[in-house]
Amino acid sequence: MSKNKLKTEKPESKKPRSKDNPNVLKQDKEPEVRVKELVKDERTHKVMGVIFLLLSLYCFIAFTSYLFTWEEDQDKVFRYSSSVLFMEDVKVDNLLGRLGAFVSHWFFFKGFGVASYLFCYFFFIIGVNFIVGRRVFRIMRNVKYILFGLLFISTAMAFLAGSGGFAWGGALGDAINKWTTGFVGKLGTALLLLVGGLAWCIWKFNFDFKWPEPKPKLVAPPVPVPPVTAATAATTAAPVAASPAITATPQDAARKNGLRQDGGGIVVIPPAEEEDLLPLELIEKEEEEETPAAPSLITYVPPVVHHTPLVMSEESALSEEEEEEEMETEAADGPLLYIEETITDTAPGKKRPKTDEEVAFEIKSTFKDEEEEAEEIVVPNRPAAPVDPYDPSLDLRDYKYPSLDLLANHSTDKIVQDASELEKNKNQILDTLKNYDISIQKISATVGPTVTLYEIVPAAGVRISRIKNLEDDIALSLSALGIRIIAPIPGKGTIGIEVPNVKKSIVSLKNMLASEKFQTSTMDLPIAIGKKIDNENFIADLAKMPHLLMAGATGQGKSVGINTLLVSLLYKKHPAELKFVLVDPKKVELSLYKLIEKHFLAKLPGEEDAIITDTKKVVHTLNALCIEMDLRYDLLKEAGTRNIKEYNNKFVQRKLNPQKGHRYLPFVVLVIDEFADLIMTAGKEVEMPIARLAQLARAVGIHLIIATQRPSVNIITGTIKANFPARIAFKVSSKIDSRTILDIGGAEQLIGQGDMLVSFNGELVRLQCAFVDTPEVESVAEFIGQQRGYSDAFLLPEYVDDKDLEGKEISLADRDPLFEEAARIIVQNQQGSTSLLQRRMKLGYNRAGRLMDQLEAAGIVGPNMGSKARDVNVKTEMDLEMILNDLL
Ligand SMILES: Nc1ncnc2c1ncn2[C@@H]1O[C@H](COP(=O)(O)OP(=O)(O)OP(=O)(O)O)[C@@H](O)[C@H]1O
Repeated sequence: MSKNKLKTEKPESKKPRSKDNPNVLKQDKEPEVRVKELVKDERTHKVMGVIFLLLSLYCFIAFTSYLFTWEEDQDKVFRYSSSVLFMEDVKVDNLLGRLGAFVSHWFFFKGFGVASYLFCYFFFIIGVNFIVGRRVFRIMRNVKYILFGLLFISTAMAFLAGSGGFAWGGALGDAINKWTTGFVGKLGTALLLLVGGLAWCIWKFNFDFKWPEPKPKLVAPPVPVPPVTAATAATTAAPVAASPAITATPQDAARKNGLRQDGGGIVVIPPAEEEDLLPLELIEKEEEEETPAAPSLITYVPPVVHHTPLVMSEESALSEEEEEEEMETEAADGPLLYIEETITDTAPGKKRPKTDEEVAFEIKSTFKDEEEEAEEIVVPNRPAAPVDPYDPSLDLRDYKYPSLDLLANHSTDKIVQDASELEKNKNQILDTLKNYDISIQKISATVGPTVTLYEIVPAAGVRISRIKNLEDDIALSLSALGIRIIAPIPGKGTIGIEVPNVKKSIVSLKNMLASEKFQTSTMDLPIAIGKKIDNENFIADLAKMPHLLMAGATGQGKSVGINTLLVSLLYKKHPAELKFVLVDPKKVELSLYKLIEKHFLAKLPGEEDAIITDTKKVVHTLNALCIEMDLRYDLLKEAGTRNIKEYNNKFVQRKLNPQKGHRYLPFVVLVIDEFADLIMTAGKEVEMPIARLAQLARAVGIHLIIATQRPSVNIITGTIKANFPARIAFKVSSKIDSRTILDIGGAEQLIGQGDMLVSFNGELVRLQCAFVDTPEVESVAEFIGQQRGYSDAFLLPEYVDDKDLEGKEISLADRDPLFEEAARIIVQNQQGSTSLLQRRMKLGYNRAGRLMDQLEAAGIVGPNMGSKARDVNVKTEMDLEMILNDLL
């Protein structure tokens, strides 16, 4: 009692307290969540499976026992009806007792007779599906068969057994039988049953009613044959002529079926029934299934450049999983690093394999060389201590990557397969083709998120161009927009007809980012773009693309596409490794990323806003990026490396001296949301730097993503196009626009809402773009933004417009604010070089040149000597200070 009291009191006593407690809502919600979880729980499914299997077994035993005991038990069940279940003194013979007798009586006598066994089957398949955890049996299809079976078997049994005695057909069978016998007579009922039975068998087994005769299929290749000319016919027939069984060529078959001459191509017209029965092969692919071996277009893993010797890689295998820590471990042992230098230095000239002793000797000697060099450049007494590798993420060591919880699931991401829709479309396609005397061998369907691809293998001799020309007719017959015909599908030898699904599914970015392919990708700049028709995730490396051009009419998904790319990168990259330059003439599309300014954005020095919306500033920023590119090339040249990856590897291994202007180079991704607008307002001023960047910036880690609404030739000029091998087209308004962006039509037939064509390396793939909503982007940006960032955005080099400098005399009274700093650098290094100023002070060429002229006017450096550095007239810093004081 007291216990009970306590229990009832507890919630009551909590209630008033929880009223003003905000947690009360959570408490209310909790049970609901648990129920949901319980329903979803795998174990619940297994328990359900066991219950259904037992139910199936129970019915089976009860029914079978009923076959032998019905006479004895029927009486009692009749007499007591359902109360028999509770009358302990009533003895029944059914193996499963009173319940068994009662249930069997209901199913057999009052229901369906022997057809009741179908219920055992039904419970069985449900049980198996639950236990195995996937659709081993298709429920809906089986339900249809079972319903048909209940009607057919009960009627047939009632008809065959007649009335009286055992209830072979049950009450249902008897009733139907009675009605049909009255309506069409006994013979009519027999015929109806025969037709019903045969129809079901034909539907199920699709018998081949053809007369046995030598089949042309024996020679006809399984895939379409090119248009048969007299010459090819002769060559195919010749080698097989000896065997009578396989002499039937496609032409023979055609003759038998009725030969038609059609503009040179020979068309086989099979009997109409045969074509109608052509089965639709459904190609299903598990969504989660990863197909690393399948050569997707641009989803490849770049070779990892290891500049550390083999010995090191063993060590790195033991290291942490995180990339930066891996790098740390790889380079952890300073002296060993020199082994690689030895091998690379000596390898080219020497063909003879070296013995261990030789290698050992060389290692030693090189070690010494490097040591001497290092002493000159960086730290004295270095060789003894192992070098700590540089960790670029050190400044923001505690940076946390955003978690997937910040993103939402927009749908179950399960593709809806509607069997009747598939069948209907198949029939429409076949009918349309038949109307034009085009026959086909096989048809299969692959259901994607937005479209279904019907792949057809045409009969031998059908010209592909004829099917291609029927695009509009097929679209008309399917009364659907956005039909695209791919004839032939490259590398497959089939013809593809893409038909939009009635129910389209959204591809959530969350699921794409959670996929193993993305999680384990070792790409430099992995971007999750979308899903292919076969549900394979399309993840590409922006660094390999190396620039991306996007076009699409307004409202077709460009901005979502850009967000998808940016968010993918934010999920994979540390702020030290990546910077965005965001250009947003529309002012609102990219403003969300303002929050991550101090982590991921780059801007011009002195600018307030990192997201550039003003055209004038865009020109400056693009030119500043060009300067950054030139500076990076200088750095790469000095380091003797060919690309950013090699350079950064060397820098991390502390082989490059930061005193000489070397620094860790983050990737820079320039995103322009509306390019057409920029070209309209700034024209060549924008086009020239973009073209320069597109041509050269790849190796130094600067990549461009440019989107435009209007893909006309005056906006996407030849120069720009030539340097953007990767292009994405959302739905555009005309075929001409599609050609401008993709060099081929097709994008005008897309269905919008993220339906896209990606062209890369000359191949074209249709994708459904991954969807990420604005609130999701906001929460990711907020998550990053609230963490500790750098003191400012990444600063691009300063750019001074030529026009601003023009006409200005070199006057020391109007010195550049950086004059003194520049003078000190020149005197400290005793090198009168403009590029030294550029690198050390991150200046554009013009400003550095102007500074050098002012230094010359002040007598600090000598006159310009062409390609050689100027002489430095001031030898010590003391002298310099005196000059500078005089100038004040
Ligand atoms: N991948 C996608 N999946 C589902 N729906 C999408 C997808 N992409 C876009 N949409 C839908 O289309 C709408 C318009 O998309 P979005 O704003 O990206 O178009 P846009 O091409 O940038 O248009 P505009 O040029 O006018 O800015 C979105 O609000 C969304 O409802």
